[in-house]
Amino acid sequence: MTSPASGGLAVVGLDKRFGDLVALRDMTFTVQPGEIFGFVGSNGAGKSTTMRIILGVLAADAGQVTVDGRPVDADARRRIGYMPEERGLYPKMKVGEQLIYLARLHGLSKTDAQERAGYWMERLGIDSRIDDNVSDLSLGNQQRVQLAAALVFDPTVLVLDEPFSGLDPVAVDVMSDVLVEKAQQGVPVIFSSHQLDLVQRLCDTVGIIAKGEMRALGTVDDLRRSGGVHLEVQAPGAPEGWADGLPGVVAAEYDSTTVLSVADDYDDQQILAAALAHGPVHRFAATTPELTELFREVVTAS
Ligand SMILES: Nc1ncnc2c1ncn2[C@@H]1O[C@H](COP(=O)(O)OP(=O)(O)OP(=O)(O)O)[C@@H](O)[C@H]1O
Repeated sequence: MTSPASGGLAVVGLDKRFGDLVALRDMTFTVQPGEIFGFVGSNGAGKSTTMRIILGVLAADAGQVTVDGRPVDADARRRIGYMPEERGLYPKMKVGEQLIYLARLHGLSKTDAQERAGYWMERLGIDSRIDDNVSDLSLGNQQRVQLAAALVFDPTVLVLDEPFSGLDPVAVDVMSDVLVEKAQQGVPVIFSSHQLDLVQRLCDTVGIIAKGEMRALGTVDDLRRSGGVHLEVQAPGAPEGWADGLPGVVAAEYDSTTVLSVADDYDDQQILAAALAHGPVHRFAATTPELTELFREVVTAS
């Protein structure tokens, strides 16, 4: 495992049981400062449990969490911006008051708390709701307030449990921009999501977990490359089986487009020539699997 650089978050060897259920087994990963880490896995895989342990809401049976190389104590925890899955706002408190209150709880002066709350409400498009009770907001707007609550004290680490669920496309863009901006400021950002297109687009590193264990971990590019290269060939005149036995062709699926799984040393020109021998070729492209495909493979293999 790579050690986190100064300010990074490290999750090392977490085990957690609920009675007979093993919720986490040796959960280990690091999130460097400035890195966005996407945490993905099926329902019940253990994402929220890991995040709750990072925040100290739950205690692990074994393992530890460090920020900046030091085990997370109450003080370090106060500097982590957290968006819990069950959300954690006071429904009958006004949006503005609530954000200022939370900022004050995290040690900001009254003036700074007002300034930061104002900044984030405006940035997240909820400034017109400043005097509304949280419970009177739509779920998506409540989520924006929840993000503001995680950001209002300028956290040094961000841990967000499914921040994108239920957001409209504009809110998804706002949320994405904010996460990228916080990462650019050097904050390690971890979020869980079932929206793998978003994870693929936003994250530097991804961890795919299943049944409480890390099954694949790496950069989006590395993970996609590990799924092998596919060659998509559209050659309407080529008969089924036309690519069988060609050097470098590991597997072939024949449909309106032929999809070839190829080895690293495949010879694209030889494959192209074989297709052209049967007539015109309208498409010839090497692709790496989408994160979604990889996710299915990893999760169904377990
Ligand atoms: N307090 C608890 N008591 C008993 N079992 C629990 C508790 N919290 C979580 N679990 C179990 O631990 C496992 C992991 O749950 P967790 O909520 O971490 O999954 P998740 O990956 O966040 O899932 P989802 O994508 O559905 O939110 C599940 O089997 C869940 O039922």
